[in-house]
Amino acid sequence: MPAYLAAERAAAIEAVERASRVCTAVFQRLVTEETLTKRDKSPVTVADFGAQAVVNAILEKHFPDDPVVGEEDSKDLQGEAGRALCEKVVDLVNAAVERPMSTDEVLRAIDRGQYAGGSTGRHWTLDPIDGTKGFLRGEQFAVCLALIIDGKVSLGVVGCPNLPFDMSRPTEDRGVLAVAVEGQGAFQRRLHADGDAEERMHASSVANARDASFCESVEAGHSSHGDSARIAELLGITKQSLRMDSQCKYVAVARGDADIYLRLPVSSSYTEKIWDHAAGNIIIREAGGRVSDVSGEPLDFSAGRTLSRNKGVIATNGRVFDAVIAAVQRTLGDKAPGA
Ligand SMILES: Nc1ncnc2c1ncn2[C@@H]1O[C@H](COP(=O)(O)O)[C@@H](O)[C@H]1OP(=O)(O)O
Ligand SMILES: [Mg+2]
Ligand SMILES: [Mg+2]
Ligand SMILES: [Mg+2]
Repeated sequence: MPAYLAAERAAAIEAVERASRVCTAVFQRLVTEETLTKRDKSPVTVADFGAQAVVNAILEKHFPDDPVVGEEDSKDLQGEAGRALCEKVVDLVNAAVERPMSTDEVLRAIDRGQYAGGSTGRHWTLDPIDGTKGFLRGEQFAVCLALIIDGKVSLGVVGCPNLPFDMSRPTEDRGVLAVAVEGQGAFQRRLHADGDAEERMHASSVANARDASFCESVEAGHSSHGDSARIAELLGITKQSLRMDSQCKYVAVARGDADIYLRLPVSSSYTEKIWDHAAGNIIIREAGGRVSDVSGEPLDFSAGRTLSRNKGVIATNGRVFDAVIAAVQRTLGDKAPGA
């Protein structure tokens, strides 16, 4: 008998690999010195839409009844104003899929991501490019896809085209795909590898928070760096943080490159989105780690498109979880929310 969710796992890997190729192709063709100095974000926009269309088309082929909660919608590609961008996206998608897709089919594929989410049945959640700033810098970004069943994340795949397979050799062998299914463990494989070779991932065995290290956002606007410095002080952490963009941070903690990923609220109004955390969540849990919000409560993926019942995210190797939550509570408790 095939393993639980074997067909979903294979389709999700195929979808994330194809979307990762789309992103890498866009980076090579469209990101230039000029776009960077002008802070031109159009290349990442093309890649975002292209990757969402490719993943949704593959999901529809394999699981036509499954709805999708995707980050993007086709609004900006519609009408005269969107025509030039739309043409670029359609060309890009057609270079990546087996059967040619018309403009309408591409737009419809993107808009298969409009589902509202919720607590019953199956739905996928997709972040076609997570870490747009990392993508534009040629650093870390990820294509993230997860399957949620009755409000629980059951499968997650994170494609990391620029992540080294082994952090001790940071300049070689880049391109990792991390995958986890409920109850089956977390694995990494080489993105675009010929075979199906996979290596099991384990979160670190660091038991004393003093010996731990953080993995944090590059962008201070996505997680409060000031609060994390205070938390490090309380825990006696002296090791330098590993800084990177995107859900690659979850993969880094899942395989022991770092021990703690903090995403501390920067404002009381920002609500985290399910596609930013679903795949990483199961990968951490299946690697032996533990994830919660800043109160120590599990993330609730059944509330719709956002994590509206949670504030912030703390991912740890498991062993240091209680100490980290205590330090987070002390730090955030000392000030007004979002201050
Ligand atoms: N104000 C914000 N607070 C937290 N996360 C944000 C905010 N704005 C965007 N994001 C999302 O944070 C993630 C990247 O943050 P980081 O790389 O620091 O972890 C992305 O998912 C990004 O969306 P996007 O998917 O559009 O890149
Ligand atoms: Mg994102
Ligand atoms: Mg995104
Ligand atoms: Mg975005």
